Amino acid sequence: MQEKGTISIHTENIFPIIKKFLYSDNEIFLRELVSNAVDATQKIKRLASLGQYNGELGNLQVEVALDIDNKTITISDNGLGMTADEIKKYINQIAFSGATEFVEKFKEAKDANEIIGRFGLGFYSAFMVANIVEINTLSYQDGSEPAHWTCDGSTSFEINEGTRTTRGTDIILHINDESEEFLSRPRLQEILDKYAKFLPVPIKFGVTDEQEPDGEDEEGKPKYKSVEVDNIINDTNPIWTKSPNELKDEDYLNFYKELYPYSEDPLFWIHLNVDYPFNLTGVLYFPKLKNDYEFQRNKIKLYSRQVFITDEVKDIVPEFLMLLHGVIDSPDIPLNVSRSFLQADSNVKKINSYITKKVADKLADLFKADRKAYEDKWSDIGLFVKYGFLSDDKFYEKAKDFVLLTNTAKETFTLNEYKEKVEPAQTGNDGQLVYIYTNDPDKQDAFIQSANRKGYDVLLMNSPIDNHFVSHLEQKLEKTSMKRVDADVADKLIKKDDAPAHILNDEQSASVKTIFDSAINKPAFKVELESLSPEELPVTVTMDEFMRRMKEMAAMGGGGGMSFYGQMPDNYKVVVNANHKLITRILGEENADTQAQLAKQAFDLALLSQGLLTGADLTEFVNRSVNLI
Ligand SMILES: Nc1ncnc2c1ncn2[C@@H]1O[C@H](COP(=O)(O)OP(=O)(O)OP(=O)(O)O)[C@@H](O)[C@H]1O
Repeated sequence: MQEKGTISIHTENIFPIIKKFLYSDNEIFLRELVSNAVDATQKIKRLASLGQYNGELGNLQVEVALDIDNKTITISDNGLGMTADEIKKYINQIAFSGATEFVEKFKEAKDANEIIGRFGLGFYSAFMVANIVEINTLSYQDGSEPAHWTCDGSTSFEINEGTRTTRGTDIILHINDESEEFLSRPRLQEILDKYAKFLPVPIKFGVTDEQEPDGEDEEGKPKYKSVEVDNIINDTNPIWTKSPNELKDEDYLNFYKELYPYSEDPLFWIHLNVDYPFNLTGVLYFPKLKNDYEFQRNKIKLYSRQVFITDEVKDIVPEFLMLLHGVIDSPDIPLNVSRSFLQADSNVKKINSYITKKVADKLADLFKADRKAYEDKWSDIGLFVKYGFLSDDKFYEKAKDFVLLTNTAKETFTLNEYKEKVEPAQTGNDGQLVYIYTNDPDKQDAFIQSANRKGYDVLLMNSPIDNHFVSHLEQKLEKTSMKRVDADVADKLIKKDDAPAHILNDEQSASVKTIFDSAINKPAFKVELESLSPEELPVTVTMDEFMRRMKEMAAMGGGGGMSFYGQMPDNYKVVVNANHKLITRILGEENADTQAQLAKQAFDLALLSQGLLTGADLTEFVNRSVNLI
């Protein structure tokens, strides 16, 4: 048997093209060839189980061998092998269905994955790193002859009689000069660890030493000898392929450690397992969050039938769960197509909502089963829950029962519980329920204390996501508005009819306003007299809730009309408490200078309590205070 021929594709020199386009991630040649070997092994197993193959299966494993002297890498299997005809059919006619398409489309392809999977070029990725590729194979079929194929990367090949005496295939790569980096054990080990660590058939890569008991020494202590054993680089049965009831917590934790060796234990995990309408297995872990969120993204690894594909799972996993860790394995995700295609794929959409639902159900279970434990984890999971609550309506529907609000006394409530708690005291005479919150309890302490004195509760909304969370709550909750505690003086946060009587007459009020206006003398600060309780501060500086939020949105880059708010100067209201005795004293003061000094002092104290007094104003305040004492 000897035959020469031309690989049937519609362009002369396809390999230079493949090489050029695929160069950047050429390490995937090993993934492709090892996966082919695994497929061939699983096929012979299946044939045997179907009774279509009656020979010995033998020790089914794939071997990767490195020969540095001869500059070869060989991938061997004892799978089903190929006849010469099959080589012609499967190898020579490159992706016979897709060849024309390939030639037309290769220009658009952006990375190797895209080309290889789309056009069934797995085998040909070998030419990214080899200048000559040989196949030595013997088919399982009765009476088959061994076949040998070589190709030098041009479009011509040669088939002749092979030398293999046992069923299976060797793929021998003669590594080219530019790819000598792959003639290194550590490098190959690294690639195998990345792509082949959980393949379902044992992958042998060289040998390793193991200690074996070897009788006892003279003192009766056990002796060990070192023996050479196959270095099997993979775990053929990773936990996601098992059923959850076979597994203990320890198994999940060990697997987590295996994936992320230096991480703290995860908070909990979700075992995914579905086979209709799409096939998906996996384990997702909720990590303990560190502050560096960016660093923790892209921690979910995507597999297809236990072959590692990528750790970019955007689109498959909902955005708000991108901080989760773990593994997803699905043969139903189109792995090698462009991003826009992935977003439109109906399986991907279904998988996305399945994951959302599973996560929501798991959180609901945890909440119901052990509220205390759930609350303890809230500082870590709160971010996920709030993010999902904001970004995904389906998740919101479930999460509204287990999203927690925390107040300044560190008590936690569900949305319903909180409503019940504050409804009596915090409903205005307009029927609006007002939730009061702080985003900085230290800075806003004076306001919080005033609100508490009025019997109002103050929510803690001081995590980075809370800004959005607050506006979302307001949209979702009926007849409820959210006000930051410093949006107004406590007496005015909620519309009530219980304003204390005003003790100043019109003329006195006008002169108080004039004194403060000229003492402050800043256009951004508008003085208003209010009749507050005498225990409230004489002067309070507030910024309107609406205005503040608009400015915050503009600062975060909200487009359109937002930039208008961004350009507005900061506008503060200076509330002078007409009922405070200091104001009476200022009015009674004869010396205009002292009046101005006292007014300025009271105003500065208000600024100071909110951290708004800085620079020259602060220095002036300190100097004035020294003079006053
Ligand atoms: N080690 C092997 N043993 C038996 N048959 C093989 C082996 N390697 C390749 N083949 C045959 O050659 C065909 C082409 O392989 P190739 O890797 O190019 O594409 P594929 O595996 O079908 O698709 P993919 O692009 O997803 O890898 C395979 O479908 C298989 O029939």
